[in-house]
Amino acid sequence: MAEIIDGKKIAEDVVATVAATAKDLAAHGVKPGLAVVIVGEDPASQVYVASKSRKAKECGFHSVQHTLAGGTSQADLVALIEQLNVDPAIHGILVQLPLPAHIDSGAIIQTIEPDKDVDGFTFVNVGRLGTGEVDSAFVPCTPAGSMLLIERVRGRDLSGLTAVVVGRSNIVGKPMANLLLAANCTVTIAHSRTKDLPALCRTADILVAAVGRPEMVKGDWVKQGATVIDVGINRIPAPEKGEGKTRLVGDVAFAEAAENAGSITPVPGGVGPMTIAMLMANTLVSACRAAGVEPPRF
Ligand SMILES: Nc1nc2c(c(=O)[nH]1)N[C@@H](CN(C=O)c1ccc(C(=O)N[C@@H](CCC(=O)O)C(=O)O)cc1)CN2
Repeated sequence: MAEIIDGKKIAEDVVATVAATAKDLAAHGVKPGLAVVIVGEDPASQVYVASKSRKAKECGFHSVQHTLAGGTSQADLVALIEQLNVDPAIHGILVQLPLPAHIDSGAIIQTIEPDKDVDGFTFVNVGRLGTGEVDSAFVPCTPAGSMLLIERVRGRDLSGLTAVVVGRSNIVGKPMANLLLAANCTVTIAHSRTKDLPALCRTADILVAAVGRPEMVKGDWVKQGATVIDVGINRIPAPEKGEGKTRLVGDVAFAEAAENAGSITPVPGGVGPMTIAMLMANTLVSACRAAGVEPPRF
């Protein structure tokens, strides 16, 4: 039976380090500042944003939340970001995704000052990561957190190991593949057009599932002893819990996969909590850079 990788606990460790370093930064006259921007009333986004603002306060940050109406114009959103870009009290800016359909998300993201882009989505940070400048990049929080979980079970150097990342999104799949490559893994990105996906997955020492399809990765897709990182967060009907009830599942059929895996992340309690912890870590790093202080290594 696989080792269950406790993302909740590891996230708490990260947050504790962030909070302790934030306290030390006060001696340099710097308080890390995080601005979280949400547009509209998507219920899941509201939960995530509230959780980010709460965690930032727990870390001792200056935490600001901008809640904008769903009908906010692109120009007004750009104006807010430009204001935050030059606000010296703000070290990290995050625009919660998805944005309403009338807003051009790509353009909004590129408005963020790269040195405050704690989501790691701007071209500058994508480019830094893509060219192996991992230490100077802000790395997107979900892959950064997933990588930390992998390091806890496999160490920092993944030389000789084979990884398959299922999913090619800009937010998870591509940066995840770059991080694994930077750790010397041999990496394949698989997607909807990949032929014989089960066979490819069976070659992976490290298997990352980030497709957004409930329990798509089956137990017999998992190589004996592999590390399985499940990035999926899917809410599915759970009639066994009562009418209209739902439950969360990942992109991996957990019970089956755990029979073959050496280690595996659960959903909930795996990658999800790491996403918010790494946002705190990135904001702290940004504040350390502003203060000329060496940030901790997570
Ligand atoms: N600007 C961004 N937008 C979005 C990001 C992001 O990294 N930056 N990621 C996702 C959502 N997300 C954070 O924003 C996020 C998703 C899930 C969790 C989490 O802790 N999940 C829990 C389960 C929560 C539940 O019960 O629903 C878990 O997996 O244990 C945190 C953050 C999209 N948008």
